[in-house]
Amino acid sequence: MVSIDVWNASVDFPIFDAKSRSLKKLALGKVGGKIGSEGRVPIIEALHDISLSLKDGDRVGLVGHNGAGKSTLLRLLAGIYEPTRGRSRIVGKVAPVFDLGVGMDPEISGYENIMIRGLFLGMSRKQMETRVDDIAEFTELGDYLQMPLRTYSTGMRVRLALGVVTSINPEILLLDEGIGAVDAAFMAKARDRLKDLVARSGLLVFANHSDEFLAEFCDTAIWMDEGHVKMHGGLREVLTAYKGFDPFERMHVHNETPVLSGNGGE
Ligand SMILES: Nc1ncnc2c1ncn2[C@@H]1O[C@H](COP(=O)(O)OP(=O)(O)OP(=O)(O)O)[C@@H](O)[C@H]1O
Repeated sequence: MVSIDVWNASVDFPIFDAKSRSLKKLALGKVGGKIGSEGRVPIIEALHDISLSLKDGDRVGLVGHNGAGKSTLLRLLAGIYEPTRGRSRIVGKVAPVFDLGVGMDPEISGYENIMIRGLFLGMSRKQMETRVDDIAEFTELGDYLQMPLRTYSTGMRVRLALGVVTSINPEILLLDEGIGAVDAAFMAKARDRLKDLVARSGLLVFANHSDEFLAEFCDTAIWMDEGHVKMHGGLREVLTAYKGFDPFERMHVHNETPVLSGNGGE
């Protein structure tokens, strides 16, 4: 059974090369975690006193303004960051999908990158060997798969990365924004694969600014604000409190998939 528990966890970043004059200006801004400067080294409190208990089957959207702590929380949940104070316990294999390009090598071929990226996401070589043909077909990259990755356009790289990401079997799937940033035509094709991926994941936490994406993949949400969990509850309830209106009222349902009728996201 997979689970993530976090008890009163904080994550601080000491900034050794900060300039004190510019820090004063920054402290007046609305964006980002709190900057403390009582000691000699300024400290950014990216997460403050977080307590969470997530379990198998949870589908959690992560919302909040820029710098609110979403990415830092995902890294804490992945075990990439240890809490500075407090405790965390992660049970299960984590697939952190924070940056589609991470783990890709520009000098090796598309095929080789499929293998490397799969291993990076916790798959075995054998598992990847059985998936490589399916991934290749999905990407529609044809002979390019034998060429070094540096010859690919940005969109071609995204196709390759999405092909691999959507082929894995994650126990705990942590997705950061980037995944929504592919061109619309390819996204339409990737959508079903993404849905299957989420369906076979044990636990999902998905940071995204698009209501449409959140409604499609999540049923609960966490609203981060200045490094705190401001609200944790049902998706609709949290989005309504965060946005100041109910975004679900503007959605209509297509094939059981809620779709935003206006512009998606913020
Ligand atoms: N490696 C780091 N070193 C220092 N400060 C950091 C680091 N990573 C994040 N922070 C700080 O932690 C706070 C939270 O940042 P985080 O990236 O988690 O926010 P976010 O909610 O993901 O923002 P966005 O929506 O803009 O991606 C910010 O104040 C940021 O400046």
